[in-house]
Amino acid sequence: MQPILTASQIKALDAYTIAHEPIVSIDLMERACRAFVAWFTERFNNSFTVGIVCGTGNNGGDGLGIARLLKEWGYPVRVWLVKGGAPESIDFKINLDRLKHLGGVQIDEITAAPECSIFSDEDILIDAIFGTGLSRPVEGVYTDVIACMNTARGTRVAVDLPSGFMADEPTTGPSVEARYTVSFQLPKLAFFFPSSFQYVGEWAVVDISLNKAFIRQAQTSHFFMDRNTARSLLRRRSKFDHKGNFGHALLVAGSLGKMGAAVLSARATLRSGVGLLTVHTPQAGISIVQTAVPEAMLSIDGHASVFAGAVQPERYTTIGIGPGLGKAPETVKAFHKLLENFPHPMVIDADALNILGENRELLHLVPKGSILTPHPKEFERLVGPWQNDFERLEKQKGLAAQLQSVVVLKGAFTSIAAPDGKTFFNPTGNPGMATGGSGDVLTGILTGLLAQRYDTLEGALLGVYLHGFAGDLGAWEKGMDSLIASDIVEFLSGAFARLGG
Ligand SMILES: NC(=O)C1=CN([C@@H]2O[C@H](COP(=O)(O)OP(=O)(O)OC[C@H]3O[C@@H](n4cnc5c(N)ncnc54)[C@H](OP(=O)(O)O)[C@@H]3O)[C@@H](O)[C@H]2O)[C@@H](O)CC1
Ligand SMILES: Nc1ncnc2c1ncn2[C@@H]1O[C@H](COP(=O)(O)OP(=O)(O)O)[C@@H](O)[C@H]1O
Ligand SMILES: [K+]
Repeated sequence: MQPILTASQIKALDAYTIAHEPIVSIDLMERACRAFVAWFTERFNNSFTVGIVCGTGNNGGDGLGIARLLKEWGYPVRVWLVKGGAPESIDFKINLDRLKHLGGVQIDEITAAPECSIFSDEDILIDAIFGTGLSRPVEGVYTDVIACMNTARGTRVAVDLPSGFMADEPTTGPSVEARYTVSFQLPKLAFFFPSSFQYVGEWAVVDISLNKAFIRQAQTSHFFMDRNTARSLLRRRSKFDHKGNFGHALLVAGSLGKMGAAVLSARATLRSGVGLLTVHTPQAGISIVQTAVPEAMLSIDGHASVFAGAVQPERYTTIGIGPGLGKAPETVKAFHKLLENFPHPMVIDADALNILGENRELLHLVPKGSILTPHPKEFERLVGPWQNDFERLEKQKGLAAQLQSVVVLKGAFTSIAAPDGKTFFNPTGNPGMATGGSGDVLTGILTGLLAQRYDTLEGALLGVYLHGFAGDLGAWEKGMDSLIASDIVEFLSGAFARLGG
């Protein structure tokens, strides 16, 4: 699990590394430059012309070091120094001297709005104007240069952060819009937000050996989930285990015309190791569920087409509710009754969330330790609109605290907020999963894990990871475009097997 630190914590981390390794700061900068160049040379060969646009702080110092190293690798390199009032750092000056000493690289200064055609010969534009030192929106000549970079034909690659982009607060001013961002040591919080993609593009983190002990003990509530953590959460079965050890889950899902949602969830619950599964279905779903999921038992509703009746909650370890449920008045009443009668953690998704959004007086009935799995629209119905993704994150933490439950906000980098405010971003999954029914599969997985009495947070972290991993395995085999939700179920076995093996 990787902690996500703020820009000021990273500054302190740099300083701590310099003092305790010990290493002089120009050598640490050289390590950063080499890590960037290792990433760069793997992707772009030296037939590409490379323009490097540098500021005058340490980010600019990185840019100058990168220019020298790429020149040594035989790339045609050109450098622009943007001088708009930011102070010149010592390491910037050292790297400028080293570049001049190497020779053969044209270095031009920009002190006023340039003609944007200056960048037109460059296949690649490396952005090294500002990094984590940015403290306010850019102005003046910086704005002019950034505008030119954003309209240039070359592929933009940002060093550490796109210039103008804020790592820990909403970006309100102009920013470089990078195709790639190569960031040092740790991902920055804003990388995980949908609104940042326009600036950050695809991002990679390169290791520059900053002090690991400092990173481990840093105070943060944000973490990037990883495979080792998921692996450590997965429980192994033991020789004498029997189905009674793995819980009995109830799925309340599906309505006339949406029984497929129940089938997808049910299959995913079974593929996630549950001992027994019962599906509560309206009469319209009886033969569908019995045929499509023979391993599941049925609890049959008196209503022909929707969830309207009572279930016997005492029989079940957990309940997953929502996929394909609809919001009929009978369903609202039946859900209300279920919430009053079921004391254990539940998985609440889709229309069950929409019902909560429209009947907020029911929210206090959500059993503590439950998992809610909204996509952004469902989340907005629960908590109202937000101004920016930082506010969205705060609202997510707020809902988790209010309900003493885990809130899983779905999307790329699905975030998982715990009641204590800790929030985890998930690395697995791909845009091929943006297809109807993917979320129903997640509900099934989480229901299967809670039935096995996984701790709520651990189950949520593991389930979201496995869901995305299965989607990734499916996409590798079938391609993102043709991936469907059933494929995610199919590849769940591979995800479990690889993680457990
Ligand atoms: N040893 C290390 O520390 C390592 C650091 N590394 C690299 O250093 C980068 C951080 O460098 P940095 O701290 O020098 O800041 P940087 O982003 O270059 O900005 C320069 C100065 O601009 C100023 N400024 C801020 N906002 C402004 C604005 N809107 N308009 C105008 N000026 C503005 C602000 O000064 P201020 O005006 O606030 O006094 C700031 O100091 C980091 O991202 C990584 O690339 C790596 O090499 C690894 C080792
Ligand atoms: N671009 C993406 N990258 C990674 N995962 C994605 C992406 N788009 C969708 N997903 C995942 O697919 C699932 C979609 O869920 P949801 O929107 O509820 O779908 P549905 O309601 O059709 O079942 C979520 O788990 C989400 O994280
Ligand atoms: K930059």
